[in-house]
Parts: sequence; structure tokens; C-alpha cells
Amino acid sequence: MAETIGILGSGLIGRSWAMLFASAGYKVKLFDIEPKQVQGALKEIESQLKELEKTKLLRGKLSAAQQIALISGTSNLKDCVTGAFLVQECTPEILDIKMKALRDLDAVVQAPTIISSSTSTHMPSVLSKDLKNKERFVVAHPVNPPYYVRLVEIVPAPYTEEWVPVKVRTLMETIGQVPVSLKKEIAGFSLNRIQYVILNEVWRQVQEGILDVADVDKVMSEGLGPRYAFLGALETAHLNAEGMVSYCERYASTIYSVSQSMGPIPHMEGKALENIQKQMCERIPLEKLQERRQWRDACLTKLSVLKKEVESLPVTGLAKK
Ligand SMILES: NC(=O)C1=CN([C@@H]2O[C@H](COP(=O)(O)OP(=O)(O)OC[C@H]3O[C@@H](n4cnc5c(N)ncnc54)[C@H](O)[C@@H]3O)[C@@H](O)[C@H]2O)C=CC1
Ligand SMILES: O=C(O)[C@@H](O)C(=O)[C@H](O)[C@@H](O)CO
Repeated sequence: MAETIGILGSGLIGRSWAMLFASAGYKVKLFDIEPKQVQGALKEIESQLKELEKTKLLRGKLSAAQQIALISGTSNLKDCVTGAFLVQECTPEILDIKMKALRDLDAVVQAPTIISSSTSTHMPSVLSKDLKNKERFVVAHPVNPPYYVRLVEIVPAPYTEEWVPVKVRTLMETIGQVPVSLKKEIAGFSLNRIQYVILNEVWRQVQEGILDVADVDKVMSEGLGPRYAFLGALETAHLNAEGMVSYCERYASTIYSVSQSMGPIPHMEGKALENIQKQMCERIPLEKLQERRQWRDACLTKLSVLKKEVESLPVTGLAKK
């Protein structure tokens, strides 16, 4: 009998999680306060899974029809959680909406069901401190679009029972995602702290007239991005010199002085925002966003195929285990 997972919130991320869990054979029950969101989710998921099967990019061993049959919707929150070993919360990143949704969920969830939040930045202890099920609360933060970008950040609150993040990590590995387990909570977790430092700096470079939007994005897509598609920042540095000590002997003082020169964090508003929006829309008009997302997903699909090829290459250069 397939294990069941509940999904609270059937928007972009709830739909992605539903597809990922079903790809590994879990039964999925979608709930939303807007019933039309559930209906829309079921329709969109069916069409996406069929398309993925046609293009041989469907994840897991089950057919699209088998995966679709595992996913159902409900307009009743208790029905969504009944029999589920985990509920993945995917409500908007607006704190009071999310907290209300979690309180409603907390009222119907029974032990040992895990409450797992998709939140991008809110600390698990902020979200769960008043919940009766707080010891089984954890963050499992995906990256958009989760079907093509596999990282999931698992973040416990100080009082989360130890078995919970362990079980969620195993679940993420089972569905083919790549989990990282934060040892303690911190605002923004890891990915968004790094992403926001990058966003702040590219914003500053456009705001100060150093690069235009097209070129500053190329710095990522043609510069740092290709390396970071296969190597982390530390390994990149380790390989760029004769190891980290050698790298720091060469560059640490420069890194420090350049970083010191960066000045205060720019505010993403006002004339600077208008300027960036204008330049972005000259390249990607708002009415073309969905088409561009489809292009993005096609590129990520090709990258995932390439990463599989890379992962099949003999691994060399690592210390003997
Ligand atoms: N969009 C993204 O790129 C990413 C988003 N996330 C996180 O995932 C979460 C969901 O984001 P999205 O899917 O983009 O939002 P969304 O706005 O697409 O979907 C949210 C859904 O929650 C529903 N909802 C609102 N209140 C509810 C309640 N009390 N009970 C049940 N459903 C309720 C809404 O009707 C809507 O269907 C957020 O915390 C977000 O930060 C995480 C990674 C990436
Ligand atoms: O960037 C992502 O995909 C995720 O890390 C997110 O959580 C959201 O997009 C976030 O960055 C919005 O600030």
C-alpha cells in the first residue's frame, strides 16, 4: 500500500511537490483554501506529466498514467492529512497567512505525522513555536523549479526531534532530490543567503552604471554559472590554486578589501527598480514570462541530462574514502 503525503497549498510549489512525490510512488492529496486551485493543479499536473512522458523526461519508474492516478484533490483539510506520514506546507510566503495555515493544520494533524514547510526564508522556530506538533515540524525548502533543480534545504527548529530531519532527508533522496541538512536554523537558510548576496551585488552594478542588465546576467550565465553547475564555490577555489591555503595566500586580502569596498546593501526600490524593470522588460516583456519560463525549463532539462552524463563519468581526484 503506497504511503500518503498531504500537500497544503496547490500553487506553483505544491504542484511541483505533488509531481515529485508521485514520481516515487507516493499517494498525494492536494488541498487548498481555493478549491479552484486544486482543480487547476490536477489539470496542470496531468498535462505536465503526459508531456514529460512524451519527451522522455518523466521522473521515476512509473508511467504518467500511474503517477497521475496517485494524485488526488480534496476540499477538506482533515481529509488531506488523514493517513499522511508527512504534510508539505506550500502556502504563500506571507507570514500571517502561513502562520494561520499552519495553525489550522496543527489542529487536525496527529502524531507521528511530520509537518514540513516549503518556506523560502522564515525560520522554523518562528513558524512552529506555538504549534502543539512543533517537535515534528521542519523546513524542506525547494528551489524553483523543483522538478528540474534538485536541491532541498532541510532546516530543523532547536526543538525538532532528531528523527524528523533524518526521515525527511531520506524522503528527499527517495524522490530523487538532493537534500542538504542545516545543523541549525538561520534566516534565509543557505541558498537564499547566497542568492541574495549575489542579487545585491548585481543590483549595485546596474544601479551604479557599471554593467547593463544583459551583461551583468551574462557574468552569471557565461561566467560563474557553468562552473557552479558542477562545482561548489569552495571546490572552484580549491582547484583554482594549489588548494585552499594557496588560494587564500593569493587572494584572501583582495577578497577582503574588495568586499569591504562594496558598501551598504542597496535598497531594491525607486528609480533603480524602475531602471532595472525597464531594461529587463526590453529583453523579456511581462507578457512573455511564461514562454520564457518554458524555455528556462527546457534548458534545465538539457542540463539535467548533461549532469547525468557528467555523473556517469569516472570520479577522479577525490581522497580515498
Ligand atoms: N515560487 C518559488 O520560486 C518558490 C517558492 N517557495 C515557497 O513555497 C511556498 C509556496 O509558494 P508558491 O507555490 O510560489 O505560492 P503560490 O501563491 O503559487 O501558491 C500558494 C497557494 O496556497 C494557497 N493557500 C493560501 N492560504 C492557504 C491556506 N490557509 N491553506 C491552504 N492553501 C492556502 C493559495 O490559494 C495558493 O494556491 C512559499 O512559502 C514560497 O516561499 C520555495 C521555493 C521557490
Ligand atoms: O530562488 C528560489 O527558487 C528559491 O530559493 C526561493 O525560495 C524563492 O524564489 C526566493 O528566492 C524568493 O526570494
